Amino acid sequence: MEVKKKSTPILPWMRSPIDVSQFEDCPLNLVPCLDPRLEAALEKMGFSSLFPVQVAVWQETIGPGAFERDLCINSPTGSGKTLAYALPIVQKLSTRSVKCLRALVVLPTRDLALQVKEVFAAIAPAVGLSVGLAVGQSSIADEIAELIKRPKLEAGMCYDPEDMTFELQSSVDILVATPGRLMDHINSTKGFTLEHLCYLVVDETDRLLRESYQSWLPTVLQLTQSNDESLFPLANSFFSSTFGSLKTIRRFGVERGFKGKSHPRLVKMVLSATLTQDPSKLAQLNLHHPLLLTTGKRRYQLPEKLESYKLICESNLRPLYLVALLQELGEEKCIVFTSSTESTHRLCTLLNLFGDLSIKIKEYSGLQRQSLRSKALKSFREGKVQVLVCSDAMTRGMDVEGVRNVVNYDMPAYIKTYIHRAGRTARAGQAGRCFTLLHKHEVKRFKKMLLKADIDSVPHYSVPSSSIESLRDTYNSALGKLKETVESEAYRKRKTGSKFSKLSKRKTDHQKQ
Ligand SMILES: Nc1ncnc2c1ncn2[C@@H]1O[C@H](COP(=O)(O)OP(=O)(O)OP(=O)(O)O)[C@@H](O)[C@H]1O
Repeated sequence: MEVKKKSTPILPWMRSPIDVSQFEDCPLNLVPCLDPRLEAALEKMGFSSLFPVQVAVWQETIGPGAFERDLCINSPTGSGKTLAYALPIVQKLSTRSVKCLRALVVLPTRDLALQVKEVFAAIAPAVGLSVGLAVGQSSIADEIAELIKRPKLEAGMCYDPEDMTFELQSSVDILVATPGRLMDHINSTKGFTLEHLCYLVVDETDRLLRESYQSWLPTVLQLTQSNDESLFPLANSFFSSTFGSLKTIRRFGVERGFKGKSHPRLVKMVLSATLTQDPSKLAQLNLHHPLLLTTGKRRYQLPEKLESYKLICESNLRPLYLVALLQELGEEKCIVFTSSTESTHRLCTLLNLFGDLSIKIKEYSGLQRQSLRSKALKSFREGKVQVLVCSDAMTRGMDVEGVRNVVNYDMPAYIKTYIHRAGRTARAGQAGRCFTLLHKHEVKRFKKMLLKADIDSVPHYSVPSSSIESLRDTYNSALGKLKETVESEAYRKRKTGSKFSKLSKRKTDHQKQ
């Protein structure tokens, strides 16, 4: 028999982590040094204690030796990682009197950034701190107006934005951003500077490290390094050749030094439920004596109260099995994952053609305009929609209250995808179920994939064959309607496409004249 090799992390510091599962929930009034204003804000959010990962991170960040090392946090989906970093950062910044950008949190998507901003916004104002968002939700001009304080002018004076004698200041202490919009501000927003940055959080690290997004990470790291030539002799030449005219390099000695050194150290916190162990990927973060906090001995850990099932479908009848399953789940909020934006759209259209399912179903995918996507998410959060059919745009980080079920309509290709998808339910210690629909020939592959998370087997879930039979006629007529709908959508697309190309041709002709 083949002996399964346990993967041991190559990096030495990853081999002796702090085990978060050794910690317990801690009632707020027993959390050492917690600012009473923050305690009150947390109570207002309905929280009465800190979760284990939050206690473990608090211990490493507050009190003596605080933030001496950069932190890498690998803990299951829904375990409360957002507050684990938000709370210590806000508490640490609460004593600052001058407003400038001190903490930057980077997330891969706009909806995720919005969600995290809400968490900061619930606690930061209690200690006089403000939080900004840079995600491209509004126009860049509106965003700049939110982030940068214009100088107060005396009556009758006119402000010239080109006049550099005016000191532009940050309006926010903490910024939550997506990489693209962050780079826009770095490159072109006057007064936007990272020179005072103390904390950098890279949430959903493995996803952010996978995509370089205009080299946002090396840019941020470069801009937050001290420009002391003796410490970084090559920094300035590298900097000017790589980043051209950018001027926001960190000023020498602006803040109190770190452990006797005259330049401040930027503290980094990186987090994921599936943190990478790849040394070359982690090297990009330039971590300072990193400390790993992880839950239990397994590399991948699913939420404690998650139940996983497999549902074997007859080939070609997968939609029928899904409908029968959704009918069984009734009004419970459910997320259905497919393998692509196209199949998300097709499946959602098909489900809505099924006639009277008495469940409201909407689509959420990268194919949609952001406004439509956000609208669907809002309706789902509010419970006006019970089923959200999603592409993997929803897989990571999204936290929607009351999601009791996740369905993998298409089997995920990777264990990490399975973990993040399944993790949209069973959050914050709640119970939840994840169903994976499989054809017979996929069962072996599914089993092999789950073994990577040390899951030996998952039970079968079956829907009564009578339910499948009773849906056949409706299914056939829905399929017919789907064909018509797809054709008319394609026709509309072609029509708008040709209108658009005619318009742009006219425009170019006009420009030529
Ligand atoms: N101390 C707490 N008490 C009660 N609920 C909490 C507490 N901390 C966080 N939560 C809730 O737990 C849920 C999950 O938190 P969060 O989104 O931070 O998880 P996560 O670990 O970042 O998950 P993911 O890996 O999926 O991004 C949220 O709904 C949040 O409001």
